[in-house]
Amino acid sequence: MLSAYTGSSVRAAESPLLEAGLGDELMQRAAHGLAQAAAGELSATGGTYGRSVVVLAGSGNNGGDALYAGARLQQRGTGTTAVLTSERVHAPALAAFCAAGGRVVALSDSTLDSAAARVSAADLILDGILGTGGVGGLRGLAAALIERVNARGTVGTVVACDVPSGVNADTGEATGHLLSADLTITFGALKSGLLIGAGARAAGRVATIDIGLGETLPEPDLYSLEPADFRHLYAQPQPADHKYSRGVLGIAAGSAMYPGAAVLATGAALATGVGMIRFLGPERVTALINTVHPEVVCSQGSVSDSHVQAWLVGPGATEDPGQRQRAREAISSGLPTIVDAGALPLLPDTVGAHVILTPHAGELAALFERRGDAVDRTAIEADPAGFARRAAQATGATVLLKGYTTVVAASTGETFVQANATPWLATAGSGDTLAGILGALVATHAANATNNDAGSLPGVPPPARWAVLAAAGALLHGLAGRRAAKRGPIVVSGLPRHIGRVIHDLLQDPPSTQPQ
Ligand SMILES: NC(=O)C1=CN([C@@H]2O[C@H](COP(=O)(O)OP(=O)(O)OC[C@H]3O[C@@H](n4cnc5c(N)ncnc54)[C@H](O)[C@@H]3O)[C@@H](O)[C@H]2O)[C@H](O)CC1
Ligand SMILES: [K+]
Repeated sequence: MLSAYTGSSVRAAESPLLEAGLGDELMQRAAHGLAQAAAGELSATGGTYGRSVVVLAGSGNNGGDALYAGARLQQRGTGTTAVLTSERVHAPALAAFCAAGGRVVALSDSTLDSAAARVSAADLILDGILGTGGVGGLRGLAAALIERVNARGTVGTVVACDVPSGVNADTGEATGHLLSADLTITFGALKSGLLIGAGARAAGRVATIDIGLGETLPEPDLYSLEPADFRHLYAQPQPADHKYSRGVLGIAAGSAMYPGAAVLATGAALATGVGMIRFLGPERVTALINTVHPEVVCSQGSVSDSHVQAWLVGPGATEDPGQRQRAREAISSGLPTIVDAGALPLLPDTVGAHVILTPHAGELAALFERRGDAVDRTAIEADPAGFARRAAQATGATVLLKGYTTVVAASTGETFVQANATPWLATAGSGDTLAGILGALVATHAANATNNDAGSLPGVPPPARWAVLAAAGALLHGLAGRRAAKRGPIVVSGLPRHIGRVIHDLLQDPPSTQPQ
């Protein structure tokens, strides 16, 4: 599991070290890590000697890191040019850069075009315009330079220093022009803004350099599950299990208008692994489910008459009074319940953390509006973690907000962000399969909660266990999508096949613990 911290908390953790006079030492460690990583990129594409490097240096310490790293690269034989984007610059770092033989260009209206051409043609670019001290997007000459560079394109590797300049290190928000990185080298601790939103899109690969902040860091701001975590969260069938002990999931999904959503959600739940599915819906939909998924037990009955350990309600279930009634009853049943799509408007004022909402940004905006809290959809997209937390806190539910990165917020504040998906998953029916995956994980967890530790992770407080499971669902969905997309555009009805294979792979022993 990855832990990420806001830029402000990393700055706060640095401050006692700065007060102890270790500022230069920290910067040298950062520059060393950055130069090593940059040299690694150059080595992978033909070596460091004679290669052209451009350092984009802003006015603060971020520019200082990049200039010191540029000096180290120059000493290793690169031809390095620093483009100073501000009149102010970290003076000792600039002096070290010049002493190492680096060339300097001060950005001005008259040098903009030639600087942009140089950046575009460089083998490697170190982006040190703004780091955690950046407020808002790039401005002035720096913004004009990046606009020109983006118009030309870059041939070389872009390595961002701490964060891609202009990305808010706390929220991942970014306005205006950004230079997207191939690699971001971040210092002291992983920044939240690199895992989420525009920051995640711009960061490329991310590596963290330890600069010795150690125990001065506070509790993480965000968590992100890694594939290796999945096996600790998945309730594997045990020898003594039978279909009821394995987990029974009730699904009330689909309607005469949208029967397909029910097929997709049910197929994904089956593929994720569950003891039994009891499916409730109108006749037209149950007949279809019976045909496509004969192992599912179908009825047109009620929630109170169905013995299950968890519910999934809502996919494709708009404008069907019977399905709405079932959704309401499931939400108030006290059982863990995934509330998706058509069931979201039926949410009472407050619920418990065992109720997991799965809105996309538009549905979350509508949820806020129904509660008299008008929020613009674009505001939610710009700060998904902030708004997922706000929704979880307001409703008491666990909130999984779908998007380029999927955010899961526990009502107690713990927040997970998963960027495992592929844009190929942005296709109709994809959300229904995510809901099915979540339903199966939650049902098997509920059935097994007393005899294994599924749903808990070291370092994550127990109240967040529903959020952990939901994040595991997002991870699985994203990986299945990636696997499916290897063969071209995703056909969602074929996704369950990939879900099963991804689970198989994720449950294998890690190589280090396999017998020789
Ligand atoms: N503090 C340390 O010991 C270490 C810091 N490291 C690196 O330092 C940066 C943070 O440095 P800081 O000087 O605080 O901030 P920035 O470099 O991000 O720049 C602030 C600078 O820029 C001006 N500014 C703010 N917003 C804008 C804007 N939108 N457009 C233009 N200019 C802007 C502002 O006036 C300031 O002057 C951190 O990210 C690390 O890279 C190292 O980790 C070593 C230890
Ligand atoms: K930067």
